[in-house]
Amino acid sequence: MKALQGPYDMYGTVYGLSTAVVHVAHPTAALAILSPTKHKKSPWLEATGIVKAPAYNHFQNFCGQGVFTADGQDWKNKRAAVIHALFRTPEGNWETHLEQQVNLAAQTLVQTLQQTQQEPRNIVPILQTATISLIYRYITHAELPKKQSNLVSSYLESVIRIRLIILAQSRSLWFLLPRWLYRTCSALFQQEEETMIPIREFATQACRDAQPGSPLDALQQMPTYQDNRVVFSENLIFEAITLLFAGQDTSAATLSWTLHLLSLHPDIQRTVAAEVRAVMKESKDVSRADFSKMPWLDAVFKESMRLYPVAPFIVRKITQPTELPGIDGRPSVILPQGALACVWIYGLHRNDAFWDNPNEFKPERWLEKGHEVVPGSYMPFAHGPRNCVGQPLAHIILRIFLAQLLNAFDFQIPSGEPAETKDMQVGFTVLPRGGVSLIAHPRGSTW
Ligand code: HEM
Repeated sequence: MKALQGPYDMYGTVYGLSTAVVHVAHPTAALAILSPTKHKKSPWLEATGIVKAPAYNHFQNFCGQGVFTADGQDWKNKRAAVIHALFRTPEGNWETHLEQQVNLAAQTLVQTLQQTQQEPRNIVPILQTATISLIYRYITHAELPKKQSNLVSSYLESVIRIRLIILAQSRSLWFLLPRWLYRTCSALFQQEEETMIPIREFATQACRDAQPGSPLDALQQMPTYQDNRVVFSENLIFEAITLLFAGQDTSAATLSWTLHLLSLHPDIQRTVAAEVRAVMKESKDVSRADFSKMPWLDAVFKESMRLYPVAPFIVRKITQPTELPGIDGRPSVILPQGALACVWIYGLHRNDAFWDNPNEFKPERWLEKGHEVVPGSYMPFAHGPRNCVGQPLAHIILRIFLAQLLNAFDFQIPSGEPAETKDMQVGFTVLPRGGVSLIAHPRGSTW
């Protein structure tokens, strides 16, 4: 790894036989890579910021050529299809529909926690179950298959494992060799295949359950997701896998980190809880209109996603030489065509040139008068044309879940557990290592 010339904290390496990889954690460089500029040579060539191949090829056994991994015109069609499917409901407003679903899921979660109050519980799997039941219902308009509870638990266990296997593959020698060799000779591929069985079964069940008018049913009506030879096309199953994973894992991870941080900072937890409880005095449901009355809740999420963005880095291909302007009297830098650019969201969020005390949990920084975020220094949902399509969903899901939890409970670290920040278990998304053990005390109880 060698530091590249120039003012952008960049590192370059040679990966594979010939592909250069640059690593960046500077906002100017990140924006230049992620914001597309028309290709100078031909309008038919993709702009930088859009192309993921070959960096995401190791996801293909997991989510095939779904919207997350596809490129080119195929990706454009799928992204448009997914946005159309997720953000329309036959009944009208998708936001109101989602709001109701999240309140329901969060109230069920509160009941689950009430059954084991005062006992330490690992909150991570509990949140994973709650969020999968929500996402499943949102994309199918059907309940999780209750009679097949092991289908759900095997799915959750498998997605936790697949995150690690895919990352291990991308860091191994197999990543540099042709895929057919990995598929035929690697024990890791065997593990990947076994782990994929419950994931494929679960996604197929979601396709079976999808009710008329649901997002998954809307996708199934589109030619891209049809195949005359089978009931559910491979494309549809891969898209179901993509949406179930992208919606569930990210929400559960963000909520887990947030509760972990709030339990480490009881004073901040008390402030947010007081704010939430004052707003929820009038109603047991939280609405979008309530969000503007809960600035602390908003600040807590922003800060939690700054410290623990669930996707700590993303990769794009540099499709044309991309010039970064010189700054502070230092020369400009040209990112070479064909290189892969690894944008370290984690590094951007903790770069002390743009954040005071970057490693500290300080939600109040978002509330300070005159607080400004340097463009490109904060991007938990990525940036540019391949940013997160689910961001508007996540905005509602996270806020309602946390508000319902803080309205019902005070969260405490069990005695004997170290009151310190958890390490990260890094798969291609990031979870607190070893889980998060907490006691959920009913609000107002003495402890
Ligand atoms: C806390 C919640 C979430 C976070 C932090 C998050 C973050 C991200 C990030 C960083 C990316 C870019 C990944 C990359 O380029 O490698 C992404 C992409 C994506 N996200 Fe999310 N996400 C969240 C929730 C959701 C939800 C609820 C859905 C939908 C159900 C969703 C669907 C997607 C999809 C389909 C993509 C791929 C978009 C494309 O390539 O065009 N995400 N997300």
